[in-house]
Amino acid sequence: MARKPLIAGNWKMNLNHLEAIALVQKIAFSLPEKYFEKVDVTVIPPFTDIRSVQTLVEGDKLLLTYGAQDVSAQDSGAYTGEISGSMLAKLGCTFVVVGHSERRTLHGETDETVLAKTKAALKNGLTPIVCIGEGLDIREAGEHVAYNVAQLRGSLAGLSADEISKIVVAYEPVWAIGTGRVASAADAQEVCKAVRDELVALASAEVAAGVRVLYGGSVNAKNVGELVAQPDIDGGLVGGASLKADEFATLSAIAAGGPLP
Ligand SMILES: O=C[C@H](O)COP(=O)(O)O
Repeated sequence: MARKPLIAGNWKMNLNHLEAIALVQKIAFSLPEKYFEKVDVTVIPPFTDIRSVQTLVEGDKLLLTYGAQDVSAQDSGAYTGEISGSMLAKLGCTFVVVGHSERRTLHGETDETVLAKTKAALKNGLTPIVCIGEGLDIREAGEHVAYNVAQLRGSLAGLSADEISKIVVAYEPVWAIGTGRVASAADAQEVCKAVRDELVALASAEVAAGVRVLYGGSVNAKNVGELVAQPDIDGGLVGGASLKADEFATLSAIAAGGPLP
């Protein structure tokens, strides 16, 4: 099954609402309609910028989508600081990142937390981008495939095949995030293939063939072409390079198969 590539720009804790508007405008200006037939492009701003991005995307009928960086596992109530799936859905979000390694490491999120957030996203019609990825010690010990498969299993435990068909998986080796040290295309492919094989076991071959598996970790316009050329890599979860309009537009165009904007 042909999978349309997805380029997701995770802005992390950067930009104010004016900068957000300027960035989205520049990306949209650089990527005319024809690109969106071949690649899905989404921006993932901080919560505080989502409304501004929504106004722009809806007002100008832009073809790019947007999402959020996290979601509460809870529906509503006394959860100070949390943002629910229904709140994000009402803001027009398409995607939500769950289990990013920065959430797992800095906020103690476990596979159980990630599973609960994945369910909350699905319940509200959002597409969760479920992140997994090993640290350098695991990679150097040669245990990265088993580690990622176990993290995937834990993060999707008990989901139905239909639910699994509605997720995106992002493989982000922690040692490659924000370091400029990208995984080789072959190393990234090895884990993304193992992810897809595990999706066959968790759901079915048909479902696994349709789920988009992204690579993340120092993706830029120079390396994205080789990464998305791998049979099991369907796009990128992009951090630093998503804050630069020209570079993000260029790498999205490369994922679309060109031409360069
Ligand atoms: O969510 C994005 C990833 O953490 C990758 O970040 P990066 O492209 O800055 O390495």
